[in-house]
Amino acid sequence: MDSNSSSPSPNNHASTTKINGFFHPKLGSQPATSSRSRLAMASPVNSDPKVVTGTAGYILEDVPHFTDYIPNLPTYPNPLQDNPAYSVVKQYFVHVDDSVPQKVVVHKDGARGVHFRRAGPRQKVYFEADEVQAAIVTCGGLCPGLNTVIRELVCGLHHMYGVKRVLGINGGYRGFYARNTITLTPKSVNDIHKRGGTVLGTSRGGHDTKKIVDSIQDRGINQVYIIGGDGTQKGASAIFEEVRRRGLKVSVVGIPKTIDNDIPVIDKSFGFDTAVEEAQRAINAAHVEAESVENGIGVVKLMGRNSGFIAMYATLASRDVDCCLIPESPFYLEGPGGLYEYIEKRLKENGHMVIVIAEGAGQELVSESVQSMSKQDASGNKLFQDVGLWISQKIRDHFAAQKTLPITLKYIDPTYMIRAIPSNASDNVYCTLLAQSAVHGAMAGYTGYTSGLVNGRQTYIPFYRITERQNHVVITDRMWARLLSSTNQPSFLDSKGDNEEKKEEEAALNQLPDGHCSKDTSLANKEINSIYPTTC
Ligand SMILES: Nc1ncnc2c1ncn2[C@@H]1O[C@H](COP(=O)(O)OP(=O)(O)OP(=O)(O)O)[C@@H](O)[C@H]1O
Ligand SMILES: O=P(O)(O)OC[C@H]1O[C@](O)(CO)[C@@H](O)[C@@H]1O
Ligand SMILES: [Mg+2]
Repeated sequence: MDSNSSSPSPNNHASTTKINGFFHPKLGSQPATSSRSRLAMASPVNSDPKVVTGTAGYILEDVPHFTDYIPNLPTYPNPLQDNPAYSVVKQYFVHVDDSVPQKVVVHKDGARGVHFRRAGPRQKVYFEADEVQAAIVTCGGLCPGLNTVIRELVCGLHHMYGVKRVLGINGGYRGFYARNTITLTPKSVNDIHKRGGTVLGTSRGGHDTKKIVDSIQDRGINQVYIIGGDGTQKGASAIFEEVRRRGLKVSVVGIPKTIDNDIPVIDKSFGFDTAVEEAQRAINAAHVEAESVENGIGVVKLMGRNSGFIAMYATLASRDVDCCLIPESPFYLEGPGGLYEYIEKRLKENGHMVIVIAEGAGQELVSESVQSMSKQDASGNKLFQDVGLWISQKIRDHFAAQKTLPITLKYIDPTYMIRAIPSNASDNVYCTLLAQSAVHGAMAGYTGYTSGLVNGRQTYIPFYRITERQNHVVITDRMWARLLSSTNQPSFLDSKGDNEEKKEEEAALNQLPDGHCSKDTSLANKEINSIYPTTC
């Protein structure tokens, strides 16, 4: 159909829209400056957000496309149109104007608000199968589902688009320039989704944008799939900026990975459900131990550096938890409304109790009593003290000193066991959709985006929306209220309810119209995101 013909930008919109950003293609190609420049085709353009507005307050926060900075690129018919599995699907190709609203709860007269480009296959693609050299890298901590995403990227590229050349980058970002690559084929990845971890290996630190992009050019890579958390997505964004600065026809695609669920905008991250499910086993063990002795206390530490989602959802799912402590909700031990008082009350009422604590909770208390290490990991993330051990010891010491209530406390730390398992069935399906969407976008010439689920739909989200902040549990939101009402724990706001963060969140919430979901991420409300539409 369009083979080898020059195509218009796929981002043309109805005449009611206007482009506000400065993302206009610059015509005229740039002369090659070195052997590396064989992929270089155009002048760099600046990287302002690409925002399209329409009627009734419609805003599209669009993602970059090759045609923004490389003119006269040939396009090709999407090979999926001849694929017997897909050709029967009505409307299989996504319409150029399809977008997904960020906010699904609206007022009848309200503005249509922010939208993201809908993910999926396009009628035209910007790569021929033989031309593609794809690369996949995993960075940051482990998370259930990493191998499933790798598998589905390889299989999606191969089976949907006939792409045969896929490289695995070994050991995270530094693997681009310091390690050997791994050849990935549908056969070699066939069974990997049944295993935890990542077959590619991972690492923290080692992000050197220039060396990475040099390596991308040297290896002739033109699609890079980068799987990782908030730090990784920042790294992906830096790679994309450099790729664009050099004018390369290279798709840079992020796939959000975080067991902590701390990546904003998306409904939830893959592996999260698996983690919550696996956490039940630890909570159950803690409960069995606690109820088997007089005044038994089970303490379970779960992951969550700055965001307590795993702890919150594991608590809500279990119903055996009497107290859930997360980083977003400061707590205190002594005095009225404090933790010791609540423990005593629960033990007197019920004879046993279970406490779930996220690893990032109460760090300010820990560093008050233990000399702070204030060390960082290779990526610059602060290393925490073991709050689970600390709180267990504090509770033991308190009740030993009191002498009136002899307790037996068991501390369980299942954190790495939870992170290292393979993903469950629903996460496997989620990983498959994320990976396939990522591939469709790259083949269609989109770049500089994260593939993510928004309100149950696959979308392409510009990097800046993913990296601008972290997703946190909002303790003034309904979900945390549900948790408080299910555990009956104190809110810990009584005597120390003056914390600034809470005030800011409340102020932001007050700006929302009644009945609006706090998933709104407009600038004013950007800190009041929660993860499921059902939280509203
Ligand atoms: N601001 C940044 N710019 C460029 N690269 C970064 C940035 N922050 C982190 N990185 C790189 O991204 C990779 C992963 O970062 P990090 O260790 O913070 O994990 P993460 O992706 O946030 O995942 P996790 O959820 O496990 O913490 C590292 O190689 C790190 O060097
Ligand atoms: O010990 P590591 O591998 O650096 O990772 C620990 C951190 O990684 C995370 O699991 C996020 O990936 C955090 O919850 C945790 O603090
Ligand atoms: Mg991180």
